[in-house]
Amino acid sequence: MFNSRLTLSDEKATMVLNPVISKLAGKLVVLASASPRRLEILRNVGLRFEVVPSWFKETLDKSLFKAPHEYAVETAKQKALEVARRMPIKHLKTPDIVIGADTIVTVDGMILEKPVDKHDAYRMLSSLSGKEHSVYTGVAIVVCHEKENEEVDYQLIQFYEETKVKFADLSEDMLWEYINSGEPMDKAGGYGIQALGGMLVEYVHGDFLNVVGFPLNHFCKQLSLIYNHCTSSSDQKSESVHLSLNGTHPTSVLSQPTPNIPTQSSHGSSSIPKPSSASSSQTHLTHCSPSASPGHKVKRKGSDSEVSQSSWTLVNSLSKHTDGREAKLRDSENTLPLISSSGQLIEHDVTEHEDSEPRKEDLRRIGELIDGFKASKALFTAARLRVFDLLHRMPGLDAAQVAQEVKASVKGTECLLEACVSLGLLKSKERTYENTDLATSLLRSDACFSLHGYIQHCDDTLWPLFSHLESAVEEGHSQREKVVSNKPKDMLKDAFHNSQEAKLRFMNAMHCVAKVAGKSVATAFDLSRYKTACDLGGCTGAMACEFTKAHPGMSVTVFDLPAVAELSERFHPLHSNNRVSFVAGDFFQDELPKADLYILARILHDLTDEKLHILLSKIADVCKPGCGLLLSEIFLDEDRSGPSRGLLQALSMSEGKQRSATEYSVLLKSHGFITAQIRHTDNLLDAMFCIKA
Ligand SMILES: C[S@@+](CC[C@H](N)C(=O)[O-])C[C@H]1O[C@@H](n2cnc3c(N)ncnc32)[C@H](O)[C@@H]1O
Repeated sequence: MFNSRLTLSDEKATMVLNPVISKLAGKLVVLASASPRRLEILRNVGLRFEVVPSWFKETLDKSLFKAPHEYAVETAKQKALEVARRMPIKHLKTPDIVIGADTIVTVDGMILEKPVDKHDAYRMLSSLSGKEHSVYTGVAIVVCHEKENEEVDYQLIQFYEETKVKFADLSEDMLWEYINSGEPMDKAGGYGIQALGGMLVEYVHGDFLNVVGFPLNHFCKQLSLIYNHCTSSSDQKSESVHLSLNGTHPTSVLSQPTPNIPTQSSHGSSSIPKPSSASSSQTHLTHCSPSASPGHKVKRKGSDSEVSQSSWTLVNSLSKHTDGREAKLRDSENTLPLISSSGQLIEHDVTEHEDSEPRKEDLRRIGELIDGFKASKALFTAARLRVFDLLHRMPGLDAAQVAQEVKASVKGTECLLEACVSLGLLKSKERTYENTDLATSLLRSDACFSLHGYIQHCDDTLWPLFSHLESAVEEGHSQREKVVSNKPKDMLKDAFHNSQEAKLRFMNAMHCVAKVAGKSVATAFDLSRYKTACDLGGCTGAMACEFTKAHPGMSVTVFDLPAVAELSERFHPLHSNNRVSFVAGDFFQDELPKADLYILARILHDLTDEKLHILLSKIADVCKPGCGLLLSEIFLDEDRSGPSRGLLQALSMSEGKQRSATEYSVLLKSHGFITAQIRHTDNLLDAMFCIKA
């Protein structure tokens, strides 16, 4: 979560190896790809970056491209540009650099991408058997410069790398065994050279990492060209073409002093250099630089004002075809600037977001975000003063009467009550107040589905943590030690190092959420075959109770730390149930109770991968084949763009991390648990049901 700025994990070592990487320190570097292999390659060299998978649909018409690498480069470019364009609008931040990449495999004139199913994988792999093929990765680096007037200059550097790979003759058995391993499915050409697929390969000519998914060496050279004032790229066998938006001349004038995009001698030609078939690792480079003619203005669609052309100068030789066709490279969802075959700007409505009158819904949204903290604190204060309890008992009080009851000033109370009305928490009639339905069902402290305890926890613990958010982001760790008197490291345990009152408050917070979300989780799957369950870290037993209600034949053992188990009695009257029992223990150290279904609700997100593996392997050890594992967490969207609830929670976590359903699935699979079903419940927690293989 704190990885969004590029820093060096081992600054010294990395600087020695690649001085250019240090130039990126402090910059917001974004990888427009979710490929775990690309992530790993870049992380391994010490880069820290944010991953924002592109929404660009990879549906470009391959027949429009003269050579396969053009297709890969164009796809990489569109991926990177889509993210560069979306981030300032959707994420409200402008990246410094966006990296897009696309890997394809070509054999016998065919482009092979990722197989859609096993038969497709078979088709691909059998076409590769016994032959040499090429792997191309197209890479696009979009460098964004935010100018003083908040316009953004975009510079595009794109290149590709080719590696030749020869497969051994593959027997049918071998092919199917490999396909049935599941490995081919998310990989270009249907194989992963870094894993089982490596066994199919006779030789590799060229950059191995290019086959894995990212040509690291070529990428570093490009970075060095951008940031290190290199004047020559004579080692590049490519011909560089510069086109300006108005189709006139290539430019050597940079509108921004940094980074230094080297300009090469330009031919103003649109011909595309053909890769030499003799070379196993071709490198081709196209640079662009902004502001072909500094005074040139482009009129924005739907507006009278003009913007400087340099704000969206894109130069792209590879999208321009020699036969005069216009490159049909625009995804229908994108409104990216495109260049016609004559070099004219075809469409340019991205700038509408830059200068025109702000849209009402944008202003409303920003207003809500800016005021969000005030609304939260008004709710917390009214809950703390027990305003909702009071108005439940005595509806129709005026501000002075409420003030007297809650022992507060009349003026302050009146402001608070009015604010609560505006937030839909209270209703007012002739200057008297009563609860809305929402307050009655969720905010009263004695309501069946009360969130009062959780609100208190937010006010006492999370609010102070968030007031240190800037330091947390700067330093890369939670500021928990600043807001609790002792200095515990473990978020799960720190509440228990404090007073009994603090422990109970924490348990009450967990209890509230478990009661509200428990039924949705307990009824998400057919669990009728399971008679005994164990809720690991089950706290007050509220979730366990929901499971027994939903499954009449089931009994549940709640396993939690002794300090929690001993206090859980306090909550028993609320969920008294003789099918729920408590066992005290530490799930990292003690033997786990036997059961045929294990429940892990809101446990794994708080654990680092290392601790998570320790816990999962302990569970796997006691699980027989067919045993169930029910995981309940907030599942992040696969592209990590939401839900905000999960991502905002991550900002105050001390260790652990929020994960997507797929990430959890992969972790569980490594311990033999196969994901059977996933439910996004529309309640506070999602759920995943796995079975021990
Ligand atoms: C975030 S709460 C979740 C509670 C409950 N599962 C729910 O969803 O409502 C985490 C729980 O894990 C328990 N816990 C933390 N570390 C533990 C450990 N090492 N062994 C057993 N329980 C632990 C805590 O006491 C706490 O009750």
